[in-house]
Amino acid sequence: MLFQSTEIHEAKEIILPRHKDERGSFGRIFDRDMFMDHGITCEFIQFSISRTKHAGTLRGMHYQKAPYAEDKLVYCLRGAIHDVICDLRPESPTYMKCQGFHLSDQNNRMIYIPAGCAHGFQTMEDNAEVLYAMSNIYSENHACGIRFDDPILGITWARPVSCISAKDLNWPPYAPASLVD
Ligand SMILES: Cc1cn([C@H]2C[C@H](O)[C@@H](COP(=O)(O)OP(=O)(O)O[C@H]3O[C@@H](C)C(=O)[C@@H](O)[C@H]3O)O2)c(=O)[nH]c1=O
Repeated sequence: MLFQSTEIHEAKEIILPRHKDERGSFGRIFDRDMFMDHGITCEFIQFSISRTKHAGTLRGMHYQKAPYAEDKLVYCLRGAIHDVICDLRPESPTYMKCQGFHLSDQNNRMIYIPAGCAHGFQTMEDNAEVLYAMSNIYSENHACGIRFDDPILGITWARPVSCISAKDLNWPPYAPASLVD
């Protein structure tokens, strides 16, 4: 497992090993001790899968407010996605910075997203499947979001958005911490 730093403080792009033979392959996607050695000390308590029918669909940008803020691992099991994280931690040296990653069922990459960052993705192929691990329980009342095209984030998406939930279209404009207080 190779843990690479990203442009977002404490977020990691993790390159997963894959042992190949004539049958196919085997590869570890989580190793508690190696994660701890690289500063990922949270306990992952929920695992979820999303399946998305069509390429161009966008989910995000999502995060949960305290006390339900969650660390996440994101791994593309099938197809390909353009994955994006945005740092919403006012105390972070990379506050308000966003970064995109290409994740696919071929490139053996997983993203670690620290609590306090927003996350979203756009599918690049039909029938994409995404596996998550979360360090906190889902709390509908603490689930928050930012519009994928909020100008304050300035995210460049890979293609036009073909499908998005009403919830994701209705997130209010994001107010940075400096404007809220
Ligand atoms: C996220 C989540 C949703 N749900 C339910 C709520 C709802 O009825 C249904 C679909 O929820 P959503 O519309 O929020 O699903 P979705 O838009 O796919 O939400 C996901 O988006 C990506 C970008 C993330 O980062 C994830 O953490 C998660 O927020 O599933 C859970 O029961 N547990 C969960 O952890």
